[in-house]
Amino acid sequence: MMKSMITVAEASALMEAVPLTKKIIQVPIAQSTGAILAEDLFAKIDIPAFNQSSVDGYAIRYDNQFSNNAYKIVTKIAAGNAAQHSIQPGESARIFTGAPVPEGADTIVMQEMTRIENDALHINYPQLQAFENFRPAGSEIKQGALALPKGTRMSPHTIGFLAGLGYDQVPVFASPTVALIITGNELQTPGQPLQHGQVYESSSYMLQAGLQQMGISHLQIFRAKDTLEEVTTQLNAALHAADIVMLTGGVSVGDYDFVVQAANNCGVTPIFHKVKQRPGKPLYFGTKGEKRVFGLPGNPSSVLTCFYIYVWPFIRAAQGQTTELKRLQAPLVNECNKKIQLTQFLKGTYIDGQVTILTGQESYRMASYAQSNCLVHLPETPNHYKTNDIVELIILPMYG
Ligand SMILES: Nc1nc2c(c(=O)[nH]1)N[C@H]1C(S)=C(S)[C@@H](COP(=O)(O)OP(=O)(O)OC[C@H]3O[C@@H](n4cnc5c(N)ncnc54)[C@H](O)[C@@H]3O)O[C@H]1N2
Ligand code: MOO
Repeated sequence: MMKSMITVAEASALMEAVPLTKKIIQVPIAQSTGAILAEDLFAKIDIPAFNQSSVDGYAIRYDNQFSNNAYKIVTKIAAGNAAQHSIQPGESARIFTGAPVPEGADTIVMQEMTRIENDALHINYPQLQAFENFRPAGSEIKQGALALPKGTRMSPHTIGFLAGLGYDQVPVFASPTVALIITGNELQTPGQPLQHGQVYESSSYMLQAGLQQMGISHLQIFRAKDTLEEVTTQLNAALHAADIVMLTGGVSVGDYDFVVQAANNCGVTPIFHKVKQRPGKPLYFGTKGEKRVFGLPGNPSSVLTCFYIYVWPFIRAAQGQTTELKRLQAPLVNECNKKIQLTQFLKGTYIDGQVTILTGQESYRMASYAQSNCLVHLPETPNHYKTNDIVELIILPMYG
């Protein structure tokens, strides 16, 4: 049965109880940044794959050092040289950085420490140690060893490591597909002239940007006027198109709010409608088979806060991450008299270890959101918060 006026914790738990099934896909390694490895990955080869010189110089056998201070130079080996070379005692090979060390050699002397006389190599470096400038095969990682465990977040450095092991693709948890339905008769596209009574449609841009921060750049956007027929038609189409459908607006109790009814028409099972919170009290959540439907209350601040608090962790879980946005405790700079019996998420700024609650908290206001870097999370119970009282903050993704 659909629940109503539940707590934030209950709403989060009801969503967590119906996670999306995690899917594993192979992606080209260069496009894997931010994704989570879905399997343990093992070294396909030794790194280095051969004994390698780390400098430009001469390869010798250390045992022979100075016993014969005029080494015959028998060959020249550049990086990428495929031929197998070897040297005998008393011989040396001209060698370059990254090149394979010849059989019989174990030490490379930098060319700055040498001189050539009568075509022979002389070493001016009594401190030379055995194995100097010599990178043994497999010294970084041996073939078959664990390179990176399942759960690793892909980044430029993990990509560099795995590409060096020969991986061109990696198995990662797929991001869910997402569709948006923007509802509202009053909405006008930014860039177009605004008639009396119209507002610029901002939520689709905001949500696209938020999803992009989660690595989701492709989403389908549907638009619906405030009629039951249109919202139902668009919701049916969106449910076919994506794993997650987010609707904005039309989720409250007015004569033109059709989201809950349209969801029923489309066979969506309602899980809850209305949460004891501000902003975002009319939040709706439902399921249809493997699909999940979020009805985000239309005021732009409510849309964005519900996205961060509910949709963000839900998508992160499907992507193989359990991370909510980062939370921490900090002292308040300003007082706050919280009178309402609702959880509040207030736009704030967290600077130098202290948090300020910004003015302009109503859910139609975006100017304060535009200045904020965190949300201050005040629990349901009314309270008079004084300066220096410790409160919980939720750091917004750009700043986390
Ligand atoms: N009688 C009651 N009225 C309202 C209640 C209530 O409990 N009882 N709750 C209020 C709360 S809280 C919210 S939040 C809103 C949510 O209403 P809806 O989800 O039905 O949203 P709309 O009415 O469609 O829009 C609200 C507001 O936001 C503007 N909007 C909508 N979409 C966009 C968009 N894409 N870009 C920019 N602005 C948008 C819209 O023009 C409205 O001004 O209900 C309260 N009412
Ligand atoms: O959820 Mo409403 O956001 O408080 O205006």
